[in-house]
Amino acid sequence: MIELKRVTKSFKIGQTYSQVLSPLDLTIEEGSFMTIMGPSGSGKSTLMNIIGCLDKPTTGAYLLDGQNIGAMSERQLAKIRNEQIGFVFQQFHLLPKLSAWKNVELPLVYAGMDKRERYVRAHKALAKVGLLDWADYVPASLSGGQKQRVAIARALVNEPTIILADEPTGALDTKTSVTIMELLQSLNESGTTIAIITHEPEVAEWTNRTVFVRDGQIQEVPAS
Ligand SMILES: Nc1ncnc2c1ncn2[C@@H]1O[C@H](COP(=O)(O)OP(=O)(O)OP(=O)(O)O)[C@@H](O)[C@H]1O
Repeated sequence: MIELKRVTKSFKIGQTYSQVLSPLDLTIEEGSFMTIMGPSGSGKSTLMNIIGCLDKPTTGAYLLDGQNIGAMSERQLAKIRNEQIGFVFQQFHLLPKLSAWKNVELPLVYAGMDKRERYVRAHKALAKVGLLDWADYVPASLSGGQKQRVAIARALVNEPTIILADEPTGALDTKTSVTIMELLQSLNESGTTIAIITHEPEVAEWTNRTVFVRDGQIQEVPAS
């Protein structure tokens, strides 16, 4: 479970501090399928970076499964990111010279797993996203939707408990977006907690909960 308590985030710009997140509280239950929306510059990515242990709150507490993230070293945070969290981005962030399966195995390389096991796991993750036949192709040979599937396989390969997706359908057409949302939904149904940042109300409709970030605060959107 994710628990943010009175979390703030400020950035130093020149001699002054700019507060992006006001004291905010947010709890995300295990197994959630949720959306984070809000105007550009409202602090969504800043919030996602904190949830994803890429950055720490300036003040307040972040508890991830009861662990106090704010008190952890960079090394401990890197381990949590590698083992517990899968990241998906709008522009896929695949390495262009590596085949699909070589992209997918990367988190396992960082985790120090042996080669044979990495091969098996990467192919298993590609099978989960329906891309086993494309394992040996480089990203340039794949469509946008296929690239995002590879990125999702990479996010899954370490069997994380949480997937954080920043505009996962932002670079895709409507039909392809639907297939990506179906995939994320099925991953959620098999137990993964999923939080998605999006500007698209159609994406939010897939999920069970939507929160708005506005002026650094969280506003819950009542379920319709
Ligand atoms: N590292 C940083 N240093 C200084 N200011 C920052 C930093 N990161 C974010 N900000 C500022 O924090 C504010 C919120 O940015 P953030 O990227 O979280 O917004 P967002 O809601 O994700 O926007 P968008 O939808 O455009 O991606 C912006 O004014 C941004 O300039």
